[in-house]
Amino acid sequence: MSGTLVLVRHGQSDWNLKNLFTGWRDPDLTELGVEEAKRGGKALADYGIKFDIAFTSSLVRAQRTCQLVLDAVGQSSLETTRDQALNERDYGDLSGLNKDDARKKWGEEQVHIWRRSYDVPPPGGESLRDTGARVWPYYLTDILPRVLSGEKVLVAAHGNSLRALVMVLDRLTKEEVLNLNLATGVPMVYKLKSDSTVASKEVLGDMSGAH
Ligand SMILES: O=C(O)[C@@H](CO)OP(=O)(O)O
Repeated sequence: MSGTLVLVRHGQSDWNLKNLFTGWRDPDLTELGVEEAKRGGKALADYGIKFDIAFTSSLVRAQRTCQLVLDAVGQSSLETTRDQALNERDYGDLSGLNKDDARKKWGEEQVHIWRRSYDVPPPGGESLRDTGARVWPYYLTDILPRVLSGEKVLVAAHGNSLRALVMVLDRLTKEEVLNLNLATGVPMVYKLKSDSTVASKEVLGDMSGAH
């Protein structure tokens, strides 16, 4: 058995609430988002984990979530690395548009393909594969070695940067990843084997409402 990797998607952001495509734009958490991050942190505190290092993106909604989780587990000053490799997928020309308006303009099916497919990028933006092309190398060089050395590692990031990681960890196909949605503030606790495959996965909360 090797170390532990905990993935948590940031709590609800102001633009999640307003139903806007966000990507690399940088809105803060809503009050509910703060509550969700605290709840995720409480679940991890109850689980009894103490982290060795935390990783987050260059965007404030993930950074605040990371800090709220660390506060909840009593590790407010833990070493935290921020890197834009963990940022949300770049939504390109869709950034700032309302998701329902986009469905009216381009159709439900097309918008779902842009949001959840593996390799179809939104106009001017990144597909999940493009997002993975920066998330996966960063995971291999900066995150995985820490886990394999037996450490407990927190990653607080975004819906699609984490979908790219979960796709690899859970060995999902391009078709299966279409239906993968991650809930805000719900920690996923992976224990990895020394060959870097998954020994166990526990979800500390309810993923069923994710969309
Ligand atoms: O707008 C975004 O950046 C993301 C995450 O909130 O949206 P979606 O769930 O549509 O990929």
